[in-house]
Amino acid sequence: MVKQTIQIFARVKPTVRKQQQGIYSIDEDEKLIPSLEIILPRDLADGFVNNKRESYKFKFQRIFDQDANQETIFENIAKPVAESVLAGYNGTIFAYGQTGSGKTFTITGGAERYSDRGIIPRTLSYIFEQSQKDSSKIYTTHISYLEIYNECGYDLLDPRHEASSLEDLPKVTILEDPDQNIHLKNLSLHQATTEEEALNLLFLGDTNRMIAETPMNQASTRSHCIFTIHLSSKEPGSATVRHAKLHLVDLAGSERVAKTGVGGLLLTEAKYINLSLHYLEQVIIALSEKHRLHIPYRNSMMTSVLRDSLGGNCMTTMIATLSLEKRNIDESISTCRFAQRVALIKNEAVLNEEIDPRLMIIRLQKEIQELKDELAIVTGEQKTEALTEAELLQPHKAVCRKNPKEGSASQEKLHVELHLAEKQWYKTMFTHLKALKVEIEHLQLLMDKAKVKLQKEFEAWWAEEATSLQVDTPAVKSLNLTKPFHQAPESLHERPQLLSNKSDVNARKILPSPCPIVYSQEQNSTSASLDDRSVILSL
Ligand SMILES: Nc1ncnc2c1ncn2[C@@H]1O[C@H](COP(=O)(O)OP(=O)(O)OP(=O)(O)O)[C@@H](O)[C@H]1O
Repeated sequence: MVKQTIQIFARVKPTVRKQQQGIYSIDEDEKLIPSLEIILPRDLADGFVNNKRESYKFKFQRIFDQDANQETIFENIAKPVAESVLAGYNGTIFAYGQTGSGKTFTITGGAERYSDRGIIPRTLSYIFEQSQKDSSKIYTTHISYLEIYNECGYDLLDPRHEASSLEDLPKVTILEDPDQNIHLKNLSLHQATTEEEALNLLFLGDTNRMIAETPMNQASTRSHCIFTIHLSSKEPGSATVRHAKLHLVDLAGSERVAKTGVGGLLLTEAKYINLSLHYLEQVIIALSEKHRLHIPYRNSMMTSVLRDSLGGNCMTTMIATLSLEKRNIDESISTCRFAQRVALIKNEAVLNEEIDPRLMIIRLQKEIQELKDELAIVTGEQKTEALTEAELLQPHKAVCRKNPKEGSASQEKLHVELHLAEKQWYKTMFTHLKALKVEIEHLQLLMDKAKVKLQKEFEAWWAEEATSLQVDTPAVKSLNLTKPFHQAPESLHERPQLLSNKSDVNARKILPSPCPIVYSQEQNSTSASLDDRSVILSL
């Protein structure tokens, strides 16, 4: 388990006008904890001497000034998170700041130059590169892309739609199971086997993103977007699978409604954005207060989805994006204050390991077969009938959690859905196991044929040896060798039989295999072990 507070970083967007300098300063040397000081411009209307505060100081893990490029941001912020995701821990990186402060530029990137690629494409590149390098594990990557707009979730990767408006996309709803785990209904998961496939998914999602123009920003995103990389890894042959999720979150602008100067539909949007960010703030405040029992995650969709990232099983990082211009001072201070609160939240990240039930069934089935074989040796009876469905599902049931007895209406609905999904899963598993069993039987048949061939070879060798050797021991008698070996047996049935009944071949009798001859110089004899009966041949 890794206990860690949420890491906070600040990124200052390059200013258009050079005269904006002098509004802030960065102190990198302050006992190794960098701080950002925002200096309030003097208002002469307040008089030359007044009690107004002149500056605010905020501490961050690291502050990236205007000249920090995308590569530096990735290397210092995203790469460590991607590394822990590859190791099996959940991770979240979210950008928070006012409209136009560079959230989308930081998370997704700019479209103009290749070097402007943001955290998402760079992280995808890194994850695919590392997983290909690591031959000790098998990695599987899935992508989902969720947009939350006016408290409704939309699947940005729905393959059936070419969205002309957001309403064309399937609505994503939240389901909560009895263990308070969040399930997102209708959010599609897409496997990406290469970096290119993953980037195509990002491109499809971005194309579907809602873009609305406001007076504040010509291409302002009015919604929250969560791009999630689901990474599973397992060692070959192992039934233990590690699942890790990496949420890369581009939140909507955090500015106050009054400042946006919009009305009508955009005002409604702004209120929703403010409301969900207000709920996010409430969750952050509740988490940063000690001994708070109730955390109001359920108040908004965004806090429900990010539940694990905030005060849960996740390594979380926040990037406060700042547009430090004179007109944005208040918003920048408010973003920094928010970050200071976020920095107090402690998360406990654990390795998300589970036993893959499918591999478990295969393993148990193999074990059952081995046990049956052993039993056949002891009892002489071979259990050949196919495993029953109940037998096949028994191991799976053992690894599945029990359902609770009762629940509310929504829980019942969830149970019905989970039950149907489980039924479908059983069906698929059963078909798969049946196919597997046919393959096992085929292999066993081949093995039996090989044994018969071996038996024949042994008999031929034995007949050859018998013609040149004199054998007269009780052991030989017990083999029913009543005729001298120099006389060839009249029929095959009179030869020593290793197969008790050849028709049993298809019933997969376990046959004793012939042992090699061991020559003993001291005893001047050759001893051959045949089954558990040994034959001493005098020379
Ligand atoms: N560090 C940066 N370097 C260069 N250009 C930047 C940087 N940050 C932002 N920009 C530019 O500023 C503009 C606004 O940035 P961006 O769209 O990322 O803001 P935002 O915070 O995501 O806004 P919104 O809340 O509306 O989504 C874009 O044209 C972007 O290219």
